[in-house]
Amino acid sequence: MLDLLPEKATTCWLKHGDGLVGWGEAARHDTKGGDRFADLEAWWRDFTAGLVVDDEVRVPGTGPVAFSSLAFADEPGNSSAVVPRVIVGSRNGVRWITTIGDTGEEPVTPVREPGTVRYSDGLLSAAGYRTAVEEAVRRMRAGSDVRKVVLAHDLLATTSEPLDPRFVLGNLAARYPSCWTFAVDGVLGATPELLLRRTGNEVRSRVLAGTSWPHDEVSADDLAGELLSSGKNRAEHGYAVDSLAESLSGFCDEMSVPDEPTVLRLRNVLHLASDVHGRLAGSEPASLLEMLDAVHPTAAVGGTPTPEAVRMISELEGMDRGRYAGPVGWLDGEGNGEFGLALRCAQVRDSEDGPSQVRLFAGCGIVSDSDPEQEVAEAEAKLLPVREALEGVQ
Ligand SMILES: C=C(O[C@@H]1C=C(C(=O)O)C=C[C@H]1O)C(=O)O
Repeated sequence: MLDLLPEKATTCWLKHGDGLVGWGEAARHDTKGGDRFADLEAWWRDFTAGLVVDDEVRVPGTGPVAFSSLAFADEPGNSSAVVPRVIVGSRNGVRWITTIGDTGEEPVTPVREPGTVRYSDGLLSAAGYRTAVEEAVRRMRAGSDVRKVVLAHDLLATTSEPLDPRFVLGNLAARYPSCWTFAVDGVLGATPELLLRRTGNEVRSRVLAGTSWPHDEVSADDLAGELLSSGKNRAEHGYAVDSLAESLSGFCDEMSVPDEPTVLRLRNVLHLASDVHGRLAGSEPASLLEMLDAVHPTAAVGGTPTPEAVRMISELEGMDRGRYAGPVGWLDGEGNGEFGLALRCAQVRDSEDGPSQVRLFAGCGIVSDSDPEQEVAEAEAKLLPVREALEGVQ
């Protein structure tokens, strides 16, 4: 789909070919800090209240849509929402185009390749990451209150030619069709983890935690079996599900949380997965941004207990995560929307011509019996989707 759209079609949310692609900027809002969710909410209400909307399709994602990417942390980090001038949507065989104001014409140009890709250490190298994991394990074994902490590191990629995001997005969508391929305000990736989807008064989440990856020619079935019976991975998963379910339950009058996780198989990794479903309570249920504010960060990207884990992350990583591991997605004027966690992703530094610089991130949940070497290998496996998409691996 992307290669049939203009070069400026760099805003998207796609899974199995369905979703939204946008370009141009009819409006944007930048914010930061602990009130970023509430601030975006107030701006979006205000913005949509002033619009005259002619919507003939009326399904989630028609009418005005804001794409948003929020910082992981309260401090530092910038968050933003962008309303494209043109949005092409597709949902269960229904297709539509939404335009806001004067749209102009964007020529469709062929997708450009990024040339050769060179890698260098980011702010936290793989060796530094290993040290951070060792320290987290040491503290947990010495009786820290933190029972799980998600630590990450970054990697810099430099492309010899200016990066055409459609190249990376097209590759990610083709190779990871069961993930949500996203691009919002320079952050792009393919995430397997749905933080929250709101459709009317239904809310859903796909919680992931507990990971294995192909190695030593072990079959995919054996890897899945090992993952399901691994006490360490089940514990990591349990913390993530509990944190989401606890913070979401206050908004729901009905909720279903599976007793047992299933295994989500991707080409680079396998994850323990739990699909949580809830029905929102009351005649005027909470907004999606309000719920996101309450659930973020779950123990899939933060840890348990949350405040202590978040403090440990900033101490041991010592880098700004930016929007990595923050919520990313879209919302419409009726309150529907989908937000994933910005994982398997990269932040692109814009360049008109010449090399582009891209910052990739990956992290892992650490518990007291984590093996630092294994966690480094797991993070490398999680970096593969974006690396291979930059390199054009088919
Ligand atoms: C933190 C990441 O992934 C998260 C951590 C996981 C784990 O530790 O097993 C699994 C899926 C995600 O919830 C990442 O991809 O960077």
